[in-house]
Amino acid sequence: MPSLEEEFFPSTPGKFKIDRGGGHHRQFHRCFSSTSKMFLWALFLIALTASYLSFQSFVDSGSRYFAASWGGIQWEKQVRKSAQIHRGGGMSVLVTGAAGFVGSHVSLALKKRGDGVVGIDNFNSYYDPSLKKARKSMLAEHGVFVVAGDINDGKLLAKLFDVVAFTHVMHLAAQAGVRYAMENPHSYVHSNIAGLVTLLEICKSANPQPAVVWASSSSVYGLNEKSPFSESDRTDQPASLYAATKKAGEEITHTYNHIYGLSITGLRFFTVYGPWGRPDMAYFSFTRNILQGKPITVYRGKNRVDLARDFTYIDDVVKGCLGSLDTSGKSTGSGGKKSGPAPYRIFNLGNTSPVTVPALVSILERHLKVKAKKNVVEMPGNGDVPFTHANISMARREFGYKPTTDLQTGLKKFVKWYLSYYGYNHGKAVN
Ligand SMILES: O=C(O)[C@H]1O[C@H](OP(=O)(O)OP(=O)(O)OC[C@H]2O[C@@H](n3ccc(=O)[nH]c3=O)[C@H](O)[C@@H]2O)[C@H](O)[C@@H](O)[C@@H]1O
Repeated sequence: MPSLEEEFFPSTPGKFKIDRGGGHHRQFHRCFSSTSKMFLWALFLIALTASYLSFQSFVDSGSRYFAASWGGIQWEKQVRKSAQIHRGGGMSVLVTGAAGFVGSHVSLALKKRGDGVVGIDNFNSYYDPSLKKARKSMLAEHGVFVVAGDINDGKLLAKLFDVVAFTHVMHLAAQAGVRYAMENPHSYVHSNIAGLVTLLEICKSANPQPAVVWASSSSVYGLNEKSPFSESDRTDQPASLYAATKKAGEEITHTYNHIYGLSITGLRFFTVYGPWGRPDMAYFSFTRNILQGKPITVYRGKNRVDLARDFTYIDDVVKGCLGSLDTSGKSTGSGGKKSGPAPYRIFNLGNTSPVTVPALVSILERHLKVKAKKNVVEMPGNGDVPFTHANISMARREFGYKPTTDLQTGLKKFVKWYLSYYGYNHGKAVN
């Protein structure tokens, strides 16, 4: 069957062959009839294009209609209920990325201590959305409502602030992952830059303005060689686009603090791990592969030096997030105008004891009682840094941050969760 293109623009030259055998009259007649044929074809093409375009706009408006899963009396009721505060002096927090790893844990902890929490998450497919949906259900059981929507949707954010006067925003929605930035750079700009600006625009216009606490990353230290990393160290040499977008976030939030008086706290997370974690991270994918008998790739640095990370357990990070919210101080602006200086803070939230990647693998092998099939390869130039190590004295001073879970203990809890959630045979080929 000829394709549509072939129908309209036949590639067989014979089909449009001009009859050279006849006289002028015949040639003129043929020419005239082919011109009128062309005219008809052109008309047909125009009609086809027009109907295609109107169909497209129908599909667009249709998808807009279907995507608008928010709004309405029932929806507003759910949002209000979820935002209700159940303790004296409590806060009402909008948590972005609430169906994510850190977001779901922070939402739950806030709710459990009596704060009001409303979540928002776009449930994208960077990793298995069913895990995000499971986190959402877990939160729903505890009375936290997670709105399905993107932080780039200013209308939705404005609506949420219309319905609830949030005192705080815990901004954890982001395109995470260091190495994926080489595959899909624009997703980092979309979420970590454009989405951040949309959110800050809404926050600065809100009345009252909320205090904003948000997730930066240890990756902003990039090629910094001074160890441990202190907040005052250089962060102008990012090694990945991911790190660059997080660093940009620190600068962008600074301008909103400076111009509009938004209270800002940026948290530099150090490789957070634990139950309900992110399947794209090494500890998670190693666990899956080890259990499935598949090989794992262990990167090694230059001169055969092992890579190391200051792996930080989720419960410690949650305490750091709550401590930051509790001490954030108030935004000073109203009606989009600053009326005095507001706090601008940045803290490391790490564990202060780096562990090498091979040591991480050994701990997993012990907990899983399975030997890993390791492929050790030199670290490709993919944005990774050789090591991370946090100095946490600032967070300790400001809100008593003190991590208490070492990697051995934290991974034990992770493995226990993993096996209860997926079972031993998850993804294994059945013979
Ligand atoms: O805290 C941070 O700043 C960052 O921590 C993690 O990034 P990363 O430390 O690279 O965490 P993993 O992807 O779990 O990698 C951990 C270590 O395992 C290594 N790795 C990773 C994957 C793999 O297949 N093999 C391997 O050896 C990496 O090179 C790295 O040294 C998160 O993915 C980032 O979103 C976060 O911002």
